[in-house]
Amino acid sequence: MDKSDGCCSTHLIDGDGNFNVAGTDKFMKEVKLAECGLSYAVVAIMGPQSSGKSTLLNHLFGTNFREMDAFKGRSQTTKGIWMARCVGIEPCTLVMDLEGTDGRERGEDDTAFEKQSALFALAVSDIVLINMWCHDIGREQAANKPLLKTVFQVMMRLFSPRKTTLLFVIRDKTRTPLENLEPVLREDIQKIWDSVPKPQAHKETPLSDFFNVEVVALSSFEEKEEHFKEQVASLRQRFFHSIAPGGLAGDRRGVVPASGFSFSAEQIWKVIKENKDLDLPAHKVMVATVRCEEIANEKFSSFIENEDWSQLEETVQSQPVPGFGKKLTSILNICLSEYDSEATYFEEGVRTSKRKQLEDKLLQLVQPAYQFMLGHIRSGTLEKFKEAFDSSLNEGKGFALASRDCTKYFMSKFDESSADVDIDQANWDSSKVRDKLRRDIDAHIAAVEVAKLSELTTMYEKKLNEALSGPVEALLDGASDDTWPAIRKLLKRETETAVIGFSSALSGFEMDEVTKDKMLSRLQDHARGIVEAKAQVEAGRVMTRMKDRFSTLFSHDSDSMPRVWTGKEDIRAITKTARSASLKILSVMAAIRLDDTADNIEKTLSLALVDSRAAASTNRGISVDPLASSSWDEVPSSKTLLTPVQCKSLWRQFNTETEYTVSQAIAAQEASRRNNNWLPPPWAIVALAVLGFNEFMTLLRNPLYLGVIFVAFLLMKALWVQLDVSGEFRNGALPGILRISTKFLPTMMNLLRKLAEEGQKHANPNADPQRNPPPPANPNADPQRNIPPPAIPNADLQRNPSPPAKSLQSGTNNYSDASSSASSEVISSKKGTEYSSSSSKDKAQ
Ligand SMILES: Nc1nc2c(ncn2[C@@H]2O[C@H](COP(=O)(O)OP(=O)(O)OP(=O)(O)O)[C@@H](O)[C@H]2O)c(=O)[nH]1
Repeated sequence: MDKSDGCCSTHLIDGDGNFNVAGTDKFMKEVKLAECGLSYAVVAIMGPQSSGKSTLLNHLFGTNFREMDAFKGRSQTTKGIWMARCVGIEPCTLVMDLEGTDGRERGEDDTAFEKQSALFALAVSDIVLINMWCHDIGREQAANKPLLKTVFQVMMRLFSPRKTTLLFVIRDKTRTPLENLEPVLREDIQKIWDSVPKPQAHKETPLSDFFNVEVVALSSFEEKEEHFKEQVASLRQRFFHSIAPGGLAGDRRGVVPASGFSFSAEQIWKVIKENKDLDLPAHKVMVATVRCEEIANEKFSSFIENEDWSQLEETVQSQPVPGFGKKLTSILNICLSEYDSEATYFEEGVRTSKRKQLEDKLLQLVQPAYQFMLGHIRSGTLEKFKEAFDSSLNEGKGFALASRDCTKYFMSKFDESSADVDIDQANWDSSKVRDKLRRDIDAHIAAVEVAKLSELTTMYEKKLNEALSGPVEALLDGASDDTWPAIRKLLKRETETAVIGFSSALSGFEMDEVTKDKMLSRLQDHARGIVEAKAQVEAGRVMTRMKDRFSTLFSHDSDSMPRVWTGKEDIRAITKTARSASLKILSVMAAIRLDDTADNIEKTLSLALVDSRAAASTNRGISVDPLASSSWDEVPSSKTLLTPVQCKSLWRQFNTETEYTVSQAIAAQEASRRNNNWLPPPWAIVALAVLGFNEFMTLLRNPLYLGVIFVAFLLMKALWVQLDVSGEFRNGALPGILRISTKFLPTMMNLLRKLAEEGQKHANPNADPQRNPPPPANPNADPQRNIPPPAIPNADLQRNPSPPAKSLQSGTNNYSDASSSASSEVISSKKGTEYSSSSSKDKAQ
């Protein structure tokens, strides 16, 4: 049943003892109690049924509790507990109208609700009004006695109860002055207190420790309404600022903050209903715990939905946010300060611990953003470091100095930036990210150092390559006694130059001496390696070089003029000289001699290959081949380019391949000799002169014979030249006869045809001598002009033995392929011969 007409009241607990949670929450919102903090008071009224409680409250606090209609008789109007806000009283004061005691409706034995509601009122209220009839004072069977007993008994069930003000309101006061009534009433109260069984801890506890007892008397509302109203108005004044020190309210130790009142009342009622003892301090902690947690959760949720935070979180995932630390600190501060202001009145321990929990949750939530931010700073710093480091190096700063300076500068930059990211609420550790950055920077420096050192090394190696390759090749090409000393000198000079340059370039790296020495020694080794590799390559071409040198020396005289084999030359001596010179190449190429140590390779080779007969004789017929070995004495295998066995084999091949040239020279020389001896012997000339005297005289007497003979000579000479008789017989008599016999007829025919053409031209009388000048005399008819010009050397092997030499030069580059060069030489030589003969034919024509 709704007893209140006013909007600001609620049925807190119904007659069946059910707590109206929804109605209470609604009421709390309507009266805006949550905003009151601790500045509110709760008043409750107890008393017998129909004792005018509602009437008093409505007049005292301006509430609208339903009152019983006086004309309908005394019956229960208030069931359960009602609550309303007092009108016009500051601070906010809530008043509870309790169901009347000793009501007929519940029966005499049903005092459970009475006790429960009394306990509830004592636990929740600051001031409890005990409504009682004046005439009950001093009476043994007074209606309020069981009520007071109940109040005192239940009070014992509260652990550490706060001191409550019991305001006894004496209704329908008589003419007896209050001064006289009050002592009697207090005596009654004391008696009841004394009679109440108490726990051991409170056996001696006086009533005043639990209650402030106040007494007020009011005239009858029904009989002296005006007086009643005046007295009520006066009483109302006592409720203003009731919570101030010295005010009507009792001590405020147990008060729960206004925002927790609803929950606190519900929990207290729940405990009371379960008939458990009510530990108010524990309850207060419990309420604080629940409420602070609610507030914390609420603040956490609102933080997640906070627009500033959402924007910050989203942005930081893709890019750094300037002023991140300050922004986040501010958003967190707002959230935490909201919590503080709402939870401020709750138990401090609980409040603080819940705040800590909220803070931890918030920090956990925002930590990834912090990590993102640190990540941006780390990667940004690393990139800037790389740029600055590169430009420092490009400016020519020493590597070690540049890396030191840049590292120091950018690590301090990181420290600055990470300090900006820090938030006030947390002492997050950025050292791991810092360490990672340091590792990345060190790795970059190491990588650049390796690259730069490799670049430098490559550069100096290339320089050495350029400085050594060509000259070494040239020196080896002119193999002589001075070759290796010259190479050693060159190597020393170029290596020293490179080492000095490399060493000064390395000084910027500030590396330890051992490493530096290692690098320099590697460069020196590289230089030696270049020479050794070059020597290896040149050793592979030793056969070509030997043959070149041989043919150069063999085919040219001391003035480098091509040799003409006239028959006077000592081919044996020339061959020996040329072979000795070639052997020199072999001995120079046989081993790498970069260390100035003497060896006897040349001696061994010369003994074994050139002076082999002399050696054999000195060994008294015992054939000991000094070249039957795979290594040289005093020369390590690593420095051996050509083993003795290889040298021997090469020499054999060389001899074979040059033999042809020598035999060609000998043949040419013999041919030359033969050509020079075409005159008959002197005795034959004398015999011819004696026997042919008559014929000679006949010719002198008849000059016509002389003309015939002259013409016959000319014809013979022309045939001689045309048929190249001397050339054809160069290769022997039989091949010469065969070739001349095949060429004879065509040559004759050609000769006769030309003569016929000449005859025709002379026979034509219309011919204009100016326009058709007589053809020049047939050059073939002039034996002087039919001599093949010496400018075509291939025409005559006597005059030019160079084609075979050329074929040797154009031989293979490797001694292993030398045999093929020999065959090509033969072909080339033959071609040269053919060319010269055809060339001389053309000339003759
Ligand atoms: N004698 C006397 N009667 C009063 C006084 N005040 C109110 N009444 C009458 O008492 C009756 C009950 O009044 P309520 O104010 O409804 O009493 P209550 O104590 O609230 O009643 P329940 O809520 O049912 O316990 C009404 O008829 C009132 O007119 C008073 O001061 N003296």
